[in-house]
This record gives sequence, structure tokens and C-alpha cells, in this order.
Amino acid sequence: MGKYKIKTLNGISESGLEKFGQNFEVGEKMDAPHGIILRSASLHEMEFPDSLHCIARAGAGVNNIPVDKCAEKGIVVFNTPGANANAVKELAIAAMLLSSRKIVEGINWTRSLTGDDVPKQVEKGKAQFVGPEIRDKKLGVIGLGAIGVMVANAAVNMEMDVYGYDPYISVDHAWGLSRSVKKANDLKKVFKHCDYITLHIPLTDETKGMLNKEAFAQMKEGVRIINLSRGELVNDADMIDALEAGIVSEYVTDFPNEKMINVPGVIPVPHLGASTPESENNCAVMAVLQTKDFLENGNIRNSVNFPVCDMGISIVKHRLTIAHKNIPKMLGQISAVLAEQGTNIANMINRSRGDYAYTMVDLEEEITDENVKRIKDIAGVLKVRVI
Ligand SMILES: NC(=O)C1=CN([C@@H]2O[C@H](COP(=O)(O)OP(=O)(O)OC[C@H]3O[C@@H](n4cnc5c(N)ncnc54)[C@H](O)[C@@H]3O)[C@@H](O)[C@H]2O)C=CC1
Ligand SMILES: O=C(O)C(=O)COP(=O)(O)O
Repeated sequence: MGKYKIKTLNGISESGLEKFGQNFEVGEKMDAPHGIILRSASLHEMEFPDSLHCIARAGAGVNNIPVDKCAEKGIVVFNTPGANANAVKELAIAAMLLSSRKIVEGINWTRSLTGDDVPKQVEKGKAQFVGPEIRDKKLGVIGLGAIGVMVANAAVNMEMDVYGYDPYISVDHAWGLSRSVKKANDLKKVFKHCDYITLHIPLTDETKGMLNKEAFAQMKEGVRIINLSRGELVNDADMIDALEAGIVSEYVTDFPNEKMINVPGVIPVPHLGASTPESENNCAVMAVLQTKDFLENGNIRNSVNFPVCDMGISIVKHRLTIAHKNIPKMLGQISAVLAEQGTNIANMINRSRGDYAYTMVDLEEEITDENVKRIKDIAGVLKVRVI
């Protein structure tokens, strides 16, 4: 076959793209791509061509991708877990300090000073920018994944009293969490006790609008809220009311919109969470290597809609990969087609995840086009590739 075609959306770091190598053609304009690599661009309105096998989000959040629609078409969606977590952790710490110490107002005021006695004006005027330290304050971390764990641990190191809430925490992340972080069994505990609350959860149907009127009503007066996760996790109208009422004293958001940018107490940041050279490189390298391994060998790592499935480098005549529904009799029907052709199966694995499954078959002989079509026609088969 010819070269694999990769379409890029958003600026993807060159240090990642160069890892594709000779077998790949990469560019913003690409007809009938086999893969797409992107950051935050929305794919919700995009029509996916039949050629498309995979989409890689160089980053964490996949709410810009119609993940279920992709699964239905057998398109594997990847992300790059943890690759930008340190960048977001550092901004979260900065955000807590920005929300406390009136740094932005102070800088803006200082820049407005004129005359030849600026040092004198500074000393006289600084009293208006007093703000509290974060040490000994209570911080609630909602979501203890790659970022939340790092933020919680860093806050412990800054001598904060940290509460963590995550009903779905993974074993690995639980292992990484400082023992000083207190477990909050419900959000009420976080809302009631915390002076700072930081969100590190994905945007899903469950989490949309999590911080709303009811939530604000339970919070400590003057709470500072950090949202480097997604704008829609917070109900904007309710946040504006909570700011006006003094329940929330400061709201740092990495996802500002036209309603919020000039509201007093809002500190709007232009989605800078992952904007460091280190995290842009990490994400791009991971997204590229996962895409390359999938297209060249059919292996799946870090997908958000298909299971982990890995048979190493393909060294046989042909490797067949089949994305299909997780329903009975699939393996039997696939192997029946191969048996009828008299083809020996050298190796085969099948993995499932929720409603979807993935099967890889190494064959010692070529499979005929007709038999590939027969496998494609099995009810429940979503996509078949011969590598
Ligand atoms: N501002 C930026 O540039 C960036 C923003 N993000 C956002 O941060 C989010 C988190 O990123 P990671 O920590 O890397 O993801 P992650 O998948 O490692 O962690 C998410 C955590 O949230 C937990 N969670 C899910 N639903 C929850 C709920 N209802 N209540 C409490 N916890 C819940 C999960 O169990 C998981 O531990 C991303 O989904 C993305 O939206 C991520 C990277 C950069
Ligand atoms: O990884 C994420 O979820 C982010 O929000 C980062 O977005 P970006 O890649 O900087 O457009």
C-alpha cells in the first residue's frame, strides 16, 4: 500500500510529527486521511470519510470529539493521558496564588503609574492589593486523575489542608496520592469546608454544570474557584450570581467566554493549561507513536473508545484487525470465514470494552478480497483492516 495519510488540525508539535517517518504523509490539507491528529478543534460537525481509521487527541479532554459516533464507525479515538498534567498542575498552583494575592490587579495598577516617584507611589498604594496566603487553607480537589493527584500533592507540599473527591479514582492514581490528602466521600464535604476548590474532571453528561446554584449555596463564603478543566462544568449564570453575592470571591477560568470576561472577580486565562513546550511535545510524541503503531501494526494503546489490544510488531504475511460490537458469536463467525479459506491462524486476540470489541488475527497466507468482504458483512462488524 502507499503512504498513510495523516490530517493535522491545530498546531501539533514538530518534534512529534517527525516521528511518523517515511511511511507517512502529514499535512493540514489531506483528502481521504487514514488518521487525524488534533488538539482542541471540534470534530462534532465533521463528516468522517470511510478511509479514516483513527483520531488522536494530543491532550487529555476528548469532549471535542464525537467518541461514541466514532466507535459506531469503528474509528479508534486515542488521547495522551498524563502527557500535559504537569503543565496544568503548575498553572493550577499559579491560579490559586493569582486568586489570592491580587497579583493581576497589582501589575495593572503599577503599569498605570506615571511621574518620577513610582517607588514612592508603589509603597503608598500597595495596601489595596493585600491578599491571603494559601498555607493552612483548605483545598478541595475534585477529580483525582493525572492532574488532580499532582495538584493535591503539590498543595500538600505547600502546607495546604487538602481534601480529594473522586468516586472513580483508579488504583494507580490512588497509589500516587499523598497520604496527607483527606478523602471526601461526597461533594458536600468539599463545598462546606474548602477555601479553594479546583476542578480536574472531564466534561461529561454527569459533570456538566456540576458547580451550579445548589452547589454554590453549600459553599463557604468567599471561596475561590479554579477551573482549568472545561467551562461547561460551571453554570455561568449561577457563578455570576455567586460572585455578586460574595459566596465566590474569585473565579479563575481557563475557558473564558463573552459572558464572563469582564465580570468582577473573574480571572480569565486564555486556555493556557497545556501551553508549554514540554507538554506540547509530550502530547504530540505520544499521539504520533500511538497512531503510528495502530496504523502500522493495528495495536491499540490509550484509546477512549476501544480496548487495549497489542500483538507487537506485525511480522506475518497479513494481520487482520476487526473492530466490532461486543456481541456473541463474533469470533466464531470470523474464524469460520478463515477456516473455509483453509488459512492457518498464527495468532489471534480479542479484547472488549463496554459495547465494543477488537480482534487481531495474524495469518500465514494472504486473505482474498472476497473473504475480507465476507468478514465486513458479518452483522456487528464495524471496520476491517488488512495490514
Ligand atoms: N486547561 C487545559 O489546557 C487542560 C485541561 N484538561 C482538562 O482536565 C481534565 C482532567 O484531565 P486529567 O487529569 O489528565 O484526566 P484523567 O482522566 O487522568 O482524570 C480525570 C479524573 O476525573 C475523575 N472523575 C470523573 N468523573 C468524576 C466525577 N463526577 N466526580 C469526581 N471525579 C470524577 C476520574 O475518575 C479521573 O480520576 C480533562 O478531561 C480536560 O478536560 C486537561 C489537560 C489540559
Ligand atoms: O488536553 C486538554 O484537555 C486541553 O484542554 C489542552 O488543550 P490544547 O491542546 O492546549 O488545545
